[in-house]
Amino acid sequence: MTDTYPRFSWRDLSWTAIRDTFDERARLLALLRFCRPRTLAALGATVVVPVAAAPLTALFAHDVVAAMSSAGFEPAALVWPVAGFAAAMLAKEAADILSRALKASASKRIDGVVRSRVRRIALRPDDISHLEDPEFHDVAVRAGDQGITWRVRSPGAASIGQLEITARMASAVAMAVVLAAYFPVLAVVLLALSVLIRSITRRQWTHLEAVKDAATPERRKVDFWADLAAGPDAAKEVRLFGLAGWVSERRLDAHRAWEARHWSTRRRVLRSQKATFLLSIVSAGLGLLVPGLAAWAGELSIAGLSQCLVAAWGIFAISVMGGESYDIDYGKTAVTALRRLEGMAAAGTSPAVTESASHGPPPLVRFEDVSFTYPGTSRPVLEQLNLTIRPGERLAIVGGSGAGKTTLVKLLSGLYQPTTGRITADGADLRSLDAGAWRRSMTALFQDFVHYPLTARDNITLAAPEAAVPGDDTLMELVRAGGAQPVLDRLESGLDTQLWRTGGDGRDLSGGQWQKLAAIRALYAVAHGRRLVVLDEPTAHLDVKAEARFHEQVIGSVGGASVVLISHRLSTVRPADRIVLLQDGRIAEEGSHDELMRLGGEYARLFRLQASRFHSREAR
Ligand SMILES: Nc1ncnc2c1ncn2[C@@H]1O[C@H](COP(=O)(O)OP(=O)(O)OP(=O)(O)O)[C@@H](O)[C@H]1O
Repeated sequence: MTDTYPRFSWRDLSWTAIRDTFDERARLLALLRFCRPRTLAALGATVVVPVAAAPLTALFAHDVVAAMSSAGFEPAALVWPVAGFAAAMLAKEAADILSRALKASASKRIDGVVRSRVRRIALRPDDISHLEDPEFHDVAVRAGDQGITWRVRSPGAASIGQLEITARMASAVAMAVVLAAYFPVLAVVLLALSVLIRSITRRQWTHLEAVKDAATPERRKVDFWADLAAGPDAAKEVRLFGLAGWVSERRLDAHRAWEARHWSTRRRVLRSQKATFLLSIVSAGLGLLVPGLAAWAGELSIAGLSQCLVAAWGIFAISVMGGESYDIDYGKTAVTALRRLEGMAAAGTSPAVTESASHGPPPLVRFEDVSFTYPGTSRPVLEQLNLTIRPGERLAIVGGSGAGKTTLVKLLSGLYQPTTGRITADGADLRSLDAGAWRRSMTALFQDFVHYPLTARDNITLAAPEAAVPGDDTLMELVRAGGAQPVLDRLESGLDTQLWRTGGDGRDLSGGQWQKLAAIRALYAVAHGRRLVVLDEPTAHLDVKAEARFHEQVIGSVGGASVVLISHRLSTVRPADRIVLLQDGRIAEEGSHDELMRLGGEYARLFRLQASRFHSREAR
């Protein structure tokens, strides 16, 4: 990105440049189709009235002066011209006032439609790799941008701004027609100069916006530090470690870094106003001098002079860069981003669905030579992994931090696709299965599961959104089976208690209570046909005894479903049918607890280590 703003170039007047600008502007206007027809019709009327009123004011100005300067001046002769002039002015003002509310409503409507498109695009792909792609993130943020500056920077504002500038341009052309009745060449020259001044000014300030856009990564750092300072997530650590001042300084530093280039470009633009200043003087001078000298020479009546001056002023008004220009230049970035986003989404659509997942017994799942590298990284997390999950099996996956356990589960859930190799369910490649049907055949309890700000009932039943919500008795049976009765007993309104984290009338649960509730969510999913249950560190917030009970109750309640259990605590996985030890993305050891202990390898070493720590804690 260059630090100097792009100067005017004759290439800007090339056919291609003009056509591109027209295309871009037409796309902005086309967004108006998202408005309700009634709003659009009223908006159209409030735009047309001022355009028609502008030349009328020039014509009535002529008639007023003509009546006053006629030889046998009669005050009555002023009535119609003055009434016409006043009516034109009044209609224009009334339309302006009315249009403000209509424009605000139309703009909000367009923004709503665009934002819901962005959301749909973000949710459309079956996997989630695009959400971790910084480019996708930046484009999505820009497409739904609501403004970080003094103006709203949104597609709706851009579209309305384009409507305003189109109306202003039409009004300037109408004024040029009025002036052309006396001075056709002057009318064309004034119109051309005014458009040129406007386009130079626009270009200078547009570049400022491009500078700001290029600094989006810096902006993200500002947001990060601001969230850290004011948000609840880091509140405990920031206070405990006494980091408040330090965090504020980091935020300020990030803000200065983000603003630095923007401010230097802004100063440069302000120092470079000579050309537009000169052109404005020439333009205003011509508009005054040409009709003035003609009147001086007796070639133009005083009424004609009035008409020409009003018309010239009307043309000149287009050279002033109003607020709508910022709306267009800021908001069109959002529209361009939306188009890019749609392009990226189209390029990344899933392959055609050819098969449906079976809803019968648990599937036989195989990882066949699966390797996986996260997008944007170079180090493979899983390498040439071969693993079978047998129907109805309790399979435990253990391994150190970063071994790839959660990644394996994400691949199993279809949230990412293997980089090489394949995963099959009953012989069918997961890629060829209907992702929705596959997910309806499995459920997962992740370590970072979402605490939905909903009722306890909703937090359980959203695991099977396709099913009708059962009565309280059925739900409470599941709650008891999963060992969450004590959690529900403490809630004033039982299943109907609102679980808001920061809301006014709800209450929050402890980490362990949330985990118990989430376990019921998994049982509810199993009760609605899920045949493969993934439990990714589900007991991290529970003590050892509660953890043992959790497994007894939850895993004991899933019936014939297959279970994949991830845990750091090896005592937890001991009863599993098979235990797989992951190391550096590969299976290092595999077997039942007894087999692995007999093997005397890494699993046995870790198990003894954890057991000895537990016993020494118990002895204290
Ligand atoms: N979204 C991501 N983008 C890039 N790398 C990632 C991403 N998620 C995880 N990783 C990396 O992949 C590796 C495996 O992570 P994973 O979460 O699968 O490990 P894990 O075995 O579940 O660890 P833990 O027991 O600590 O939860 C780690 O090195 C991690 O940094």
